[in-house]
Amino acid sequence: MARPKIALIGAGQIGGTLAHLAAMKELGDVVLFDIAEGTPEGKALDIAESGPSEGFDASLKGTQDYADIAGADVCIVTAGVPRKPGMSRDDLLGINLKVMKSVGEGIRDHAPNAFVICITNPLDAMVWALQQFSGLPANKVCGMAGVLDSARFRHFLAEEFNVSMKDVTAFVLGGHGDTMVPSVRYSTVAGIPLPDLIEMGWTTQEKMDAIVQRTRDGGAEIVGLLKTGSAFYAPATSAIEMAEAYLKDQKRVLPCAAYCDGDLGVKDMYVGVPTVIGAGGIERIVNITLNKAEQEMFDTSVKAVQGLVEACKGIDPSLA
Ligand SMILES: NC(=O)C1=CN([C@@H]2O[C@H](COP(=O)(O)OP(=O)(O)OC[C@H]3O[C@@H](n4cnc5c(N)ncnc54)[C@H](O)[C@@H]3O)[C@@H](O)[C@H]2O)C=CC1
Ligand SMILES: O=C([O-])CC(=O)C(=O)O
Repeated sequence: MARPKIALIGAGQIGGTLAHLAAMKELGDVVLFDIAEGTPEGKALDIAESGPSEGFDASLKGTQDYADIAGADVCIVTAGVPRKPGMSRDDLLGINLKVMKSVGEGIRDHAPNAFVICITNPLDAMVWALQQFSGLPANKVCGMAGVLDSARFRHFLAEEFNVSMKDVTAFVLGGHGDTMVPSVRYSTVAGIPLPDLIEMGWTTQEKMDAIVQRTRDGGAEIVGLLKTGSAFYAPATSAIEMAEAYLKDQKRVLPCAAYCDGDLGVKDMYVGVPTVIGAGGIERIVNITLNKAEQEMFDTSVKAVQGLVEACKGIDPSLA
């Protein structure tokens, strides 16, 4: 059987890391697309030349031609611009919206059967626009953010409790912005909810509040340290987890930006919710119930995403 085909639209920091991970995990053959001449070709060749030492079988190709993504099983989109210190993700909206138009049309024309994972920021509005521009079914277009934000939350919790991060589960819901909602109640250490661990004296409410805030600021913390761009190792790893769930029909329960049609009370928009990812794409949204305080935070986050979607419609009337 032929190997799956993975198209990476954008061959920058995340795109290159995605290509390396996909090859090392032998998820399939990789096509790296970018408008910057030489960048995708150079990264594809460099990674291919790591194959003999690493021992993976995967072909890698760099291109500026959308025809080369034809028949892709998965497309992961990182094309666009990252933020620099002092900027918010929302400041990228105007420039990255134009990129989503050309990428959406490229996928529509050459890889209409792909499972599409958008990473470009501001994430929830960009995945919405990408779905509109591509016209692909909503269950085949989703956004990566919740897996990354939850991984950050899990990392901070594992450090605080001095336990293996393998035993820490966490969910971050809502939009991938300052208003995201790390859910303390639905996060656990080996099944024990975090509020119980506070009661047991493993940590304090103050420390938990600080971890929640650090999770919300997780992207900005890295932007502040790197100064030239944003995080790329953990974002790429998170998207690969989602791609693998689709390619191997794993039915993973992962938080991601999915199209909600009444789910968690959200109508006709993309926002971060728990989903099941398998061979059918986004096969299901897990309609968890939120308590009053969680619902208020979630509503605030949804409203922020709604504002960005309205801004997209204002910039590009074809979206209205
Ligand atoms: N959703 C999330 O959790 C995260 C999102 N991001 C976002 O991911 C995006 C990519 O980040 P990086 O890879 O670090 O940026 P980067 O600048 O290293 O790479 C972006 C690439 O996109 C290419 N590009 C620009 N316009 C294009 C077009 N029209 N068609 C094809 N390629 C085009 C550029 O030439 C560049 O190589 C940014 O918008 C960033 O904010 C970053 C981290 C996490
Ligand atoms: O913060 C940024 O600009 C990049 C991003 O979305 C993240 O790392 O969470």
